[in-house]
Amino acid sequence: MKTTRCLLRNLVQRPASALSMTSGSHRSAYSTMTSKGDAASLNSPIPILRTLAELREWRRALFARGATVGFVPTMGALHSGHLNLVRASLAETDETIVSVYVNPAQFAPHEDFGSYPRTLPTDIQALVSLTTSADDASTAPARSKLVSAIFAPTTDQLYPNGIERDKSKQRGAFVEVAGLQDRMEGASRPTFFRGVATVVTKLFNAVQPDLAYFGQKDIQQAILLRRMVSDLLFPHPPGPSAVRVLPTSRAEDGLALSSRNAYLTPASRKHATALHDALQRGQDAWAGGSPPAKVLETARSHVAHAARLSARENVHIELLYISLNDPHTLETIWDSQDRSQLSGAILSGAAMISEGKDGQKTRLIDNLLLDFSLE
Ligand SMILES: Nc1ncnc2c1ncn2[C@@H]1O[C@H](COP(=O)(O)OP(=O)(O)OP(=O)(O)O)[C@@H](O)[C@H]1O
Ligand SMILES: CC(C)(CO)[C@@H](O)C(=O)[O-]
Ligand code: BAL
Repeated sequence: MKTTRCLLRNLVQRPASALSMTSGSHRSAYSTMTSKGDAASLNSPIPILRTLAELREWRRALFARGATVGFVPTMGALHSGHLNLVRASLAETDETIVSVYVNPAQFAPHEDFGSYPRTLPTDIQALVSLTTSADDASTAPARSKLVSAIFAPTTDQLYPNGIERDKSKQRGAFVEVAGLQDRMEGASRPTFFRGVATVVTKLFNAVQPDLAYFGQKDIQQAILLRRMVSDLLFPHPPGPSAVRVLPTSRAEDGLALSSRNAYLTPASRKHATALHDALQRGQDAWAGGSPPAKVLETARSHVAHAARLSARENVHIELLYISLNDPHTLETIWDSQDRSQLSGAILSGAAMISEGKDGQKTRLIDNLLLDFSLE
């Protein structure tokens, strides 16, 4: 009952065309805002916006009310790392919108765009379950505790003139963040950050959030997007500090939560902590005063050691990189650099892991902050 009141309060603040039919519980409510009957078939109490027109109508009503909007961009297959970002937005803003969109432009033609997990029905349930007990009358929060909308556009909405995944065939307007996009993840995924910066620009232009939420797990993405917002004078979110970056959520054994972990077999999952373990060893070396060369060597040699052990169980680990970078500029910190000249560092890495040489490969990424914190 309480959750129903919360839902109703949330819905009646929307424009008339967005009003939803509701009945006794979250699960039986649905929204007429959803295109083409999707909401009914998805049984979603949270409006699902499929088109830019729907999103803009939703946003206009919130501007009129002076409500603040928090935005959590995702590619779906939600896990508790994503949900932490959503919780932060619910706590900090009046209305929270989550996007679920697997962006073709950030996948190179050989990458896993086709097999990327797409789980919208369970994503909706995860977002609903975040909100259940928030509407206690005695402590009724001024802010909505229900996610206000999910933006799950089709590709024609975000790329009205089409999109090629092969960069050489792409035409039209794209966003690049020079100097920050070509190292670390960018060195092993050369088209990735252009795709990310471009789609996040579109999403920011469409949603016009007051605050946006990203995860430290993808630290280069977060730092690059802060720089993009600053350089391109984005009004929404209004400056780099409005791009919030939350700590990496981990499994008990330290593995960073990631949608792609769904690809791991039980055997490869057992060995998937190799990267995080290696970064921790590098962090320990740093804390002990080691120079960059030793920090890097410590982390790299741990991955090599873990790969030898996992190979005995037919699990293959291929290290893509271990890197030390300046936390502000992302400039590479070289082996011989003098630590006293550094204002902290990011120790990051990526590896591919698979069971059997021809088994499905899972990309693992992770990072740790050395003498530096993201505010
Ligand atoms: N473990 C995590 N902790 C904190 N934030 C996370 C975590 N995993 C993802 N995020 C953040 O959630 C947002 C959406 O990420 P995305 O949907 O790509 O999920 P993902 O788990 O990173 O998937 P992928 O397997 O593609 O890397 C990003 O800002 C990302 O940094
Ligand atoms: C920011 C993002 C949603 C853009 O597609 C994606 O790169 C992600 O989920 O980290
Ligand atoms: N979270 C990063 C999205 C990607 O790897 O495509």
